[in-house]
Amino acid sequence: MLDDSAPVPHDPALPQAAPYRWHEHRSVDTWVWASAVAIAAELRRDLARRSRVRLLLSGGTTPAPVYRALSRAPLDWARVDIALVDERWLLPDDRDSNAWLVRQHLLRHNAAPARFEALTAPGRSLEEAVAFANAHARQSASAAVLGMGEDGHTASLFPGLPGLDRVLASKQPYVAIDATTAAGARQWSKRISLTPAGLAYAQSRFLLIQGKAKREVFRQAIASGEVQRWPVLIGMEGDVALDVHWCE
Ligand SMILES: O=C1O[C@H](COP(=O)(O)O)[C@@H](O)[C@H](O)[C@H]1O
Repeated sequence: MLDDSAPVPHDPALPQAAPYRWHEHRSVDTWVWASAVAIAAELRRDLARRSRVRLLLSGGTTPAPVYRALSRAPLDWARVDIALVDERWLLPDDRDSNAWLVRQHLLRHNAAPARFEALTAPGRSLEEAVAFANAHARQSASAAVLGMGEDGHTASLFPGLPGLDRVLASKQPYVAIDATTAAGARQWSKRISLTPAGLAYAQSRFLLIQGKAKREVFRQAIASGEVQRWPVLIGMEGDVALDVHWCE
């Protein structure tokens, strides 16, 4: 895989203090391949020193081409456990579920032997699904791949959610989310989400975003620093820098 992008440490238009690295790519193709190369590098590094490694992935629409590129990475995928950053309350075979996105775009080619932990399953209640997620979550992950909506949400942490302060302060890696009041959650108001406590298990963090609107949202989030208004800021909590890959 080639990485012919020219990452810059920070976008000059953005404040410099936050613990993130801004990688601006000249085309969608370079964004795709550079993001996939960077994630694969984290997995490769950990595979060299551990028997199994863990990867946390977001859903939505944006990361699909990156996951397709990543599926070609020459890694020992049989030793990779893949889990979700968040899930809509949908069964894994629903095309709108985040599990479906991962299965469809990543679990193929070289990555087919990876072990995937869907959060939902037929007959599993929401409480059981959260318990399942938490039972698996307290182990180090090589990388977490985050997305961001134009409302500033990441995972299923939407701005203005009732009880968001409790979720942000939760010691549980995953919680159930009622996003009925969040327009950005669209028809999928019932969800399961990683919390900042869960994200703390990730040794590297990526935020994959595209388009001028999301660039502006990220800029506003950084300028504001208010995590309740801009939950994407959880990506910058703790000691781990957030690698933001952006293209127009
Ligand atoms: O609902 C969700 O949205 C975000 C952002 O998705 P995108 O379609 O704007 O890329 C995603 O990161 C999250 O996993 C998903 O549940």
